[in-house]
Amino acid sequence: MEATLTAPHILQPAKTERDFRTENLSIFYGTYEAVKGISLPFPEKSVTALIGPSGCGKSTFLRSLNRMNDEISGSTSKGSIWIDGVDINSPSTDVIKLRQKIGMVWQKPNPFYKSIYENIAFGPKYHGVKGKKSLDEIVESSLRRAALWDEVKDRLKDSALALSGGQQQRLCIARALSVNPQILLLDEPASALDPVSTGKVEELIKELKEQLRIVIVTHNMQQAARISDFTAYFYLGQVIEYGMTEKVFTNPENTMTQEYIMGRFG
Ligand SMILES: Nc1ncnc2c1ncn2[C@@H]1O[C@H](COP(=O)(O)OP(=O)(O)OP(=O)(O)O)[C@@H](O)[C@H]1O
Repeated sequence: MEATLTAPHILQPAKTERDFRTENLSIFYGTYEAVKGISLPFPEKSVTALIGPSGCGKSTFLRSLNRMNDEISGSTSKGSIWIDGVDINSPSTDVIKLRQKIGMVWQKPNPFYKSIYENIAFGPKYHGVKGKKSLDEIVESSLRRAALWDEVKDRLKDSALALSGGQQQRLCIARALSVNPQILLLDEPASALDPVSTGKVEELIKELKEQLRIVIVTHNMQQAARISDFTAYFYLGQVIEYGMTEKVFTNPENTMTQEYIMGRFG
């Protein structure tokens, strides 16, 4: 498709101690630049949706926010990711602690081959929580926050793999919540789920944003419009439009954003 790219919208939000934002972030696979100098803010108590056609760098960008992309051989990055006044993209960052602060849930539910209880208790135990009472409390509160407690409270010792796909995904969200993150990164968390489970995950996201920041990659435009406060439209590794979701969806500035949202390409 013939397309004229406008200059990427480089945002320079006010810098505060509580900031979570990227600044001129580029990610490479070898010499290929998959993400090109993106500066995006992620405001508190909000959901930011990353949308755009396949291969435009959404997942790469998302994974870089808690340095998961570092695990891919040949991947390197340039630029900064600021959180609480610290650039977590620096080599000295303790990535284990970082991933406690910034949790991630993947497209396909990936519970451990363990009981429901152990799936949730694993992270807190790893980070030093001891004692059955403390762990019981964390398991219950995490499952409650993920709106799964009532469905599983009588079968905590059962294998997590016995749960339905939608329940497994909420379990994975509960697992991420168990270490009390400030930010949740969600990579198409409902794309493998039926409509009822999708609705539950969306409700959950709306509730969770009162407590933390959420960044979500989604191909589902209705979903992005329903649950997000801000939307970034990615194209060929750049953000070509960013703004309040309502504005991006009803009155986008870039014709490419409009065409994509209306399903005319991508
Ligand atoms: N592990 C990898 N090694 C090399 N190139 C990669 C790797 N992962 C992604 N890429 C390339 O980086 C670019 C961005 O991919 P990415 O998966 O981030 O896009 P995306 O927008 O999330 O796509 P989709 O919507 O299809 O999931 C693509 O050209 C892809 O081929």
